[in-house]
Amino acid sequence: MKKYVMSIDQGTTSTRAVLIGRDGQIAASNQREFTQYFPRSGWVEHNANEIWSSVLSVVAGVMIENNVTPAEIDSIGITNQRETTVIWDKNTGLPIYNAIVWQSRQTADICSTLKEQGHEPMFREKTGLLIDPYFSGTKIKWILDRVEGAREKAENGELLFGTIDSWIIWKFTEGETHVTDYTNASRTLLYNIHELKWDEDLLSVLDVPAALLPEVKSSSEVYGYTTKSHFFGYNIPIAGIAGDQQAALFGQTCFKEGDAKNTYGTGCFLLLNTGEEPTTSSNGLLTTIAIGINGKVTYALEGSIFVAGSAIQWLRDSLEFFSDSKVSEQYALEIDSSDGVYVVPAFTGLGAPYWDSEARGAMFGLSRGATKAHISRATLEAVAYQTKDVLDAMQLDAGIAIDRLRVDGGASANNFLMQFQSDILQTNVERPEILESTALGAAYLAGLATEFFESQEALETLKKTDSTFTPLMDDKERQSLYSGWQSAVRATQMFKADS
Ligand SMILES: Nc1ncnc2c1ncn2[C@@H]1O[C@H](COP(=O)(O)OP(=O)(O)O)[C@@H](O)[C@H]1O
Ligand SMILES: O=P(O)(O)OC[C@H](O)CO
Repeated sequence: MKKYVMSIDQGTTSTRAVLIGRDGQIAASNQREFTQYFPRSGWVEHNANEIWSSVLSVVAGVMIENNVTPAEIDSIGITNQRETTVIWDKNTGLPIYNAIVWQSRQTADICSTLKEQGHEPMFREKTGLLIDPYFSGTKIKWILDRVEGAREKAENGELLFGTIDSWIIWKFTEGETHVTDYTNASRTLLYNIHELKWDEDLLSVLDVPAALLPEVKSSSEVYGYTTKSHFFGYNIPIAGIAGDQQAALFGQTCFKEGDAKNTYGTGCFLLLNTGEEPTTSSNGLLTTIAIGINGKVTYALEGSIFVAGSAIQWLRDSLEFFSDSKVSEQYALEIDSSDGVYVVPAFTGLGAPYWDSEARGAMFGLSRGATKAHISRATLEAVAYQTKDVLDAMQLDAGIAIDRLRVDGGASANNFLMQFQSDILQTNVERPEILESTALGAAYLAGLATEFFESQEALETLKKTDSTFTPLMDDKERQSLYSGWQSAVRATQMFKADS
């Protein structure tokens, strides 16, 4: 009777419900984009209620359009854009402010003050992160400081904080369950990744009352059940949670120390499994929790690139170069090189390894002959260069050579980008048949908890590599192109946003 696990992948630009069968293949999916709000330069917000309606819409859509009944669904795995912060009223169920998105820079001032006060080493040591508007902690403070009456309500235990996983589960269980998992907690700037607990020192510096926080659970267990009103009369177990990048690492079956993957979505996130001991970065990377299952936590090193596929969306929607992101590949292939044009898409600052929240995007090397093709190609190349910046840092930190890179995510469908990536890294790039590793990972996590899937090891046989891209570019050309990129980044960093 139970034929599928349903993955709900709540990403930055869209929400997907994906049905995955016992063979580990995608049986059906449904996707919906939702509104992005840009209230000021560098700010990005979502409407948390719109996110919730998008979840209900894709859940209904995938079942109705494919004649699947709730009785056929074994369990639900939730995976989500990480760090994005929602605070809602426990009694009314209403968010007290828009969801502040991970990319948003509105807490840059709070971060500068914390750094000036000398708090960064403590945050680094306890959380594996650094002080940057990217993470949830300063976003919580910002909302509590600015929304009238919020701090008092928070102190009285009337408000709840959650990353998107917590918000969706709270809604599905109609207020019964307020939880998150290790992977999401490790992105809040409030969670001690060594002692596995919310950290009182960090809460105190950021002025966050503990009453707001969800209970932190493993990534694979039954947390609660959907209520009948939200699931066509059925109580389905919600049995897996992971931040989308960690879910992709799991979905790519990067179970062993030294396994790495890069996901090309809105941003790019390169994660390297570093095993049971956390590795500290000296090169601008983050230490984070890769997964927590059966009482065992695995760590990862992460390089977070804020803008990747969203730069292609910018070409599509703001510059109106094409109406489908796919066409960027045709433009790139129309020419043999970008002729010295570089695009540095620092729209919301630069993430790893630069961590420059004041930088903004720039274009260099334009001549009168520059066309849409040059700008499109240079934008795709920028995604590959940013990945090289991160991979170089990772190899230095981990002291190992990464000799193959597994890729996934929407923009990894772009063959030009994948070939250029392989050329610039001089490394094989392996792309699986299913690019939605995130959805796959969350489904595996839920299905392992309910024994729908047999074992973690058995999952490896369900996964197939579709294409491998091998380096073709000569070394001199590679070095010269990359050194142009490094100059472009240096020049970009000299121009600061007026915050
Ligand atoms: N063929 C393509 N070439 C380049 N970029 C693409 C292509 N297809 C999708 N994208 C980009 O990938 C992103 C969507 O990927 P997805 O994995 O769904 O992202 P997210 O989970 O962050 O919403 C969009 O930013 C889109 O512009
Ligand atoms: O939703 P995505 O795929 O853009 O991923 C966003 C990341 O989780 C942000 O840390």
